[in-house]
Amino acid sequence: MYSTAENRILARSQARKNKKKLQNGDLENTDDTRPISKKSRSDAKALEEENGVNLESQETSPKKKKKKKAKQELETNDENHLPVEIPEDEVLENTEPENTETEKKDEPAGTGFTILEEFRANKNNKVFRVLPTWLAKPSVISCDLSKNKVPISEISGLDRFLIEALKRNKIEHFFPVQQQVIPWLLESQQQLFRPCDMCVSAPTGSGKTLAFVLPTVQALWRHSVRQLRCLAVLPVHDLAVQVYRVYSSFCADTNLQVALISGQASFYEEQQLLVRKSKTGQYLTKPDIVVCTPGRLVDHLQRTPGFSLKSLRYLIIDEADRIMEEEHNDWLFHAEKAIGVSSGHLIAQKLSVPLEKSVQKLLFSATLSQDPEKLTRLGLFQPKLFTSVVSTTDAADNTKQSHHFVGKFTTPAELTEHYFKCPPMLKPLAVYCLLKKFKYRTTICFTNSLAATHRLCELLKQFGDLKVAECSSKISKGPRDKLLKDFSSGKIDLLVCTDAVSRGMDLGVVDCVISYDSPKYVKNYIHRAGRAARAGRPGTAITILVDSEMHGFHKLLGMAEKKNVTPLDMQTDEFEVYEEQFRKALDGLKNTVKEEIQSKIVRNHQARQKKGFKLKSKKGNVVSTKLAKHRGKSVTK
Ligand SMILES: Nc1ncnc2c1ncn2[C@@H]1O[C@H](COP(=O)(O)OP(=O)(O)OP(=O)(O)O)[C@@H](O)[C@H]1O
Repeated sequence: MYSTAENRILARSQARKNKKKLQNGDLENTDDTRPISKKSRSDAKALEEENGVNLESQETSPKKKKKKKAKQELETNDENHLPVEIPEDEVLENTEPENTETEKKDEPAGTGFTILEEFRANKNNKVFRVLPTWLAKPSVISCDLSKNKVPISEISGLDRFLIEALKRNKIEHFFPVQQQVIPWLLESQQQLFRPCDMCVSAPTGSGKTLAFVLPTVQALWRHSVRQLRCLAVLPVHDLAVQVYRVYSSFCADTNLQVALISGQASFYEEQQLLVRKSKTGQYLTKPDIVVCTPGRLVDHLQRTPGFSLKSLRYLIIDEADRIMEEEHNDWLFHAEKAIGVSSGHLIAQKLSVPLEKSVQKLLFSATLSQDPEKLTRLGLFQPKLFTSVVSTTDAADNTKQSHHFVGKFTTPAELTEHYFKCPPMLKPLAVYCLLKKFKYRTTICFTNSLAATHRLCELLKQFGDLKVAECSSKISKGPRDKLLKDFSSGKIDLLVCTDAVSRGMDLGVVDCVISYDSPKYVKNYIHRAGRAARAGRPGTAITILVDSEMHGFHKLLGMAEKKNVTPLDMQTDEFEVYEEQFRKALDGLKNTVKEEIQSKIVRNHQARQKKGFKLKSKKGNVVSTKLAKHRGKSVTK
């Protein structure tokens, strides 16, 4: 057996011999009957199979007949002294460079074999996903809020009361997303047929909330009937509260009613907000607009009599990608069932029948999923996409490349982004040094866990000159609301938190966002960083990285196609001045942790005692918890 390389050499030398013979005018020897050693025959055959090139003639096959004909033509060509090109190297060794022109010209007519078909190595072309047209060709929104503002008077179609409300809220200009989305929505309300659904992907803090609040309030106000016509769904309570406040503010001069159902109030209280009974015993809807979390919505759809979505006109899904990632009791299925999408709407969709009651879905996010499958699940009707790009060049590219979704992960143009490499032991000191060096007044510091949040907060408190607080899902709704309010009003310098408050929260002026632990996903990074540089104000995002995190972080940035994250101008030598303070703070933390462990032990002990007390038998025998554990429930008999 010969190796492939040897086969090639043998075949090549055979070809060369043939060439020489041809040059000597020995065309006859190029015939199939020419003496070829047994070995080279078998080698050539192997090569033939390998390359798909026929080196020997087989008279019986139709291929051979064709080849014979070609050979006859070859001979005729030779007789007529026509040059015949036989790029043998190309045929035998496809990895070699192509023959030069001169070589081809010098080649004599005829060789011992006929080329049936030129062999070309197929390059494996990269396969791109073909995006649906609406995703591939979006309307582009600028990320630069400070340069692209237009006075509110320039957007026509908004009612007087809304202009007044804007002025009351000190809003004089519209941001790019508002300039595009508000007129589009206002216009879609005028249409006779079912309006198209809308997806908006614009940077954090770019004013997406107002972009849907203003047109929906105007539409509901113009056709005033007390029915639930607008439903805004948000992933968590904190965000629902935020949107509820914006709706309430812009409905203040109207008779429109807004309700919040996010689990803050008791279920019964929320039911009272949603429905009332008429004198005839019929259920009547109380609010025109409901702001809710998905889980609570499903609860009310299932357990609140008279709560109906039959009159709904707008279904707003804010932070849409997050809502779609989490199933939330299959909320969309329940909502669509309550709306009654399955029958009437599909017919309307097919026949384009004017349908007053059709529901327009409006999706908003800073990191909207470009996964068509996920978006298909929403059953969007002829959707229109508005997305942001960093530069106009990106926008131009986007029109050319239909596989490339440019607006996926953009950050505000006013955001300055850095990373800082630091040994793990010095990370807390790095946070302190950052605040001191750059004199940030309001800072949010994100960690990856509840434990890290608590420890870091306690340690930084020990420095003594910072107003530090921690915020996580461990803190209940009431105190958390107060905490966030205090931070927004500047009563707290540094808020150490988990990703529970990374998305959508508008916490006033935030100078800097520090990622104490490297974010796990690119979306986390975008949302964390987006707590700063909101509404066109400047802000900074700094990610602290230990050596082992560097690669992962840069990979993350690569996924977001972010090239503007630079190393921070700070050295670990600068920490020296704070070393003594740091040592004391660490000692202080040790004591705090000891105290916490002690109090936890006491609490657990008390809880166990309480439990033991409850395990009193019917006969009045008190059984110790330890004993109870051993015996299980049967101890009480
Ligand atoms: N035209 C405007 N002029 C001035 N401030 C504005 C304007 N529009 C919105 N804002 C303010 O900008 C801030 C951010 O707005 P909003 O919360 O709607 O951003 P967002 O795009 O939803 O951000 P995120 O994606 O993080 O949720 C809010 O404080 C809001 O009051």
